[in-house]
Amino acid sequence: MFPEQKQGYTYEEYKVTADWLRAKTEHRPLIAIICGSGLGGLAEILKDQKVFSYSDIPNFPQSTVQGHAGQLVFGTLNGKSCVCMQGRFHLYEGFPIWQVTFPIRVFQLLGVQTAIVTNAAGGLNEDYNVGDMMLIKDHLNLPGFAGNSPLVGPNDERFGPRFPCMSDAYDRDLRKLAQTVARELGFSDFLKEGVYSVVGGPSFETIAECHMLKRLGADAVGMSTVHEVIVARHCGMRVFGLSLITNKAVMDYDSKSKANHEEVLQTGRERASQLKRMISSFVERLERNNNVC
Ligand SMILES: O=P(O)(O)O[C@H]1O[C@H](CO)[C@@H](O)[C@H]1O
Ligand SMILES: Nc1nc2[nH]cnc2c(=O)[nH]1
Repeated sequence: MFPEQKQGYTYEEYKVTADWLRAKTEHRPLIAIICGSGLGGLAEILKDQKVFSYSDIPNFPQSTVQGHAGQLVFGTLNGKSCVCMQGRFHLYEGFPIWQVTFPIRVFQLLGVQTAIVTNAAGGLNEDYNVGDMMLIKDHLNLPGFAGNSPLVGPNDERFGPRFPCMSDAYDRDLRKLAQTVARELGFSDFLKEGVYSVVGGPSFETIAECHMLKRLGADAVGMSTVHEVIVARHCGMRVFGLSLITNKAVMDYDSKSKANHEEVLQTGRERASQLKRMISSFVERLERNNNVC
């Protein structure tokens, strides 16, 4: 007989982690920021920081990818209490999908109401340039089509309904706010809005796959975000998604370009200060709206 395999976390396990964090910090975050590859510097915008290494937090998975530090940073941003994940988890690291999304439900138990989810992504839309920021207006969940959804398995109604709606996953008001903020900062020239497609990775896409994704309606492609967003929406959080276009997807058989993680990290470094200004001003302008921060 095989030993019984763990299929997910229990409500009590999420609670153990949330209670542990609550006991170790006075911060009571209403906003969570998830940093994409090479975008961990975003945490630097938080004041009065309390930092936890993932390895010290009960039940927390460990980051394994370069550009994902593996720290949970609590702090305030313009007086608003936030928690920032410097490092997320991806399917290709070998985590089951319920582990990839573990922190989101912990944040919900901590009282988080708004999730700001960032990522590095390859641009499929030919109008996109390296360094563009893309407001995510919708997603294509390729692993989900194959049955790999974080909500597979028994549904815990304490978090949300069996069949959550996803047609409004990326909050329209938050996207409008981001457009206003970008205009004020003079960022409109490199601000786009589009559809993010998640794939399993870790190999980057073939040329044929890039064409397929583009035909399906994707403007950018990556290996994250969507699983977190589904869990965040399931448990009632408002979601704002932002992709940094770190590289252009290779669409042409004559091209000599090759996608690589170093270019992804380098673009993150080059756009770090604009991203910090964008997220900082965005959070500053977030209004309490129906009690949602
Ligand atoms: O989505 P994030 O975590 O930003 O990272 C993106 O960058 C990595 C590839 O360079 C992949 O992990 C892809 O998903
Ligand atoms: N799948 C995928 N993920 C990325 N992350 C950053 N760039 C890319 C890309 O081109 N493809």
